[in-house]
Amino acid sequence: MPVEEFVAGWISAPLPSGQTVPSDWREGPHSWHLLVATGALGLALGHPFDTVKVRLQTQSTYRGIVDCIVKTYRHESILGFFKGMSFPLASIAVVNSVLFGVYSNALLVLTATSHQERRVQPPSYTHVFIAGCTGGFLQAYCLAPCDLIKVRLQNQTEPRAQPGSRPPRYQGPVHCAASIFREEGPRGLFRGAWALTLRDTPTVGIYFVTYEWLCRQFTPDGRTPSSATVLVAGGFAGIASWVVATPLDVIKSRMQMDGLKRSEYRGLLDCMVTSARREGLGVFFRGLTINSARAFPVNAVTFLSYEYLLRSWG
Ligand SMILES: CN(C)C(=N)NCCC[C@H](N)C(=O)O
Repeated sequence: MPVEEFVAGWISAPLPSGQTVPSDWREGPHSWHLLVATGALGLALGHPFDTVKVRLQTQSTYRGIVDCIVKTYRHESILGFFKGMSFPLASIAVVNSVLFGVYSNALLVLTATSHQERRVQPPSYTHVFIAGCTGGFLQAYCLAPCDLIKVRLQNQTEPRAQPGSRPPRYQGPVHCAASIFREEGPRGLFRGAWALTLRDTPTVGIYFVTYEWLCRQFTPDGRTPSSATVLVAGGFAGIASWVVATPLDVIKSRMQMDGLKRSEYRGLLDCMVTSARREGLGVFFRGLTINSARAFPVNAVTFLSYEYLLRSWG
């Protein structure tokens, strides 16, 4: 089982938009440090968009993106946008590693071709979709506990602890994990995992099919896609997959917040029906715009660094 795909996924955690990868694909080993080091920075640049998205999906106090940004900045300063970032920062490399590693190795099982061979023997879109769904399903369980803690911390709208002010419920990611474990049991750490798995399994299939289809549209047969093609294909793959994922993303976030007080929903289906009945079908596309703005650069450079690393290893 080729492990380079897992390592490439690990390192290719989002780079900051505008990060230029060295023109020569075969830079020396120092480029690894560059990619790993900027991976965290990339996630940090995308996190404020994610925080606004999560708040729009789970809190009805905001009238829209601008209102959420203004209220968050006024009440919590710029730091409010970075709440809940530490666990995703620590886990994104593992999650991406599972995602890209399982995807590539599932394709190897389905088509008996390596990453390099697939440029001259492109796999069918059916095989790409199946391999993507496999990666999406397996990475969801790595993602679930960290995503739950992220969403719980992002939804704490109290300003930084000041003398005399009521402290927020969770003092940080570790305290949040311990509180959930104590108050909701070990299974509490997987609250919303079903919705997350249903969200990610088909949409990661769409993610990779979109990427492959766009790369093939703009690359002559048998050639490897240019950096520009990889960036554009990766960016639109991110947008296309998140457009389809958003309805279940809203339900996932609401299910994750549901354990805080008395449980409002009797399950995933009840959450969908109750949300639609109270707020209309538009509720299922809350956060789509800002998430698409985030998804393009994050996934453009994720694919660029992934392809770059695999080519570096020839
Ligand atoms: C629509 N979904 C769930 C996906 N496309 N998942 C694959 C990777 C997403 C990427 N880490 C991001 O944060 O956009």
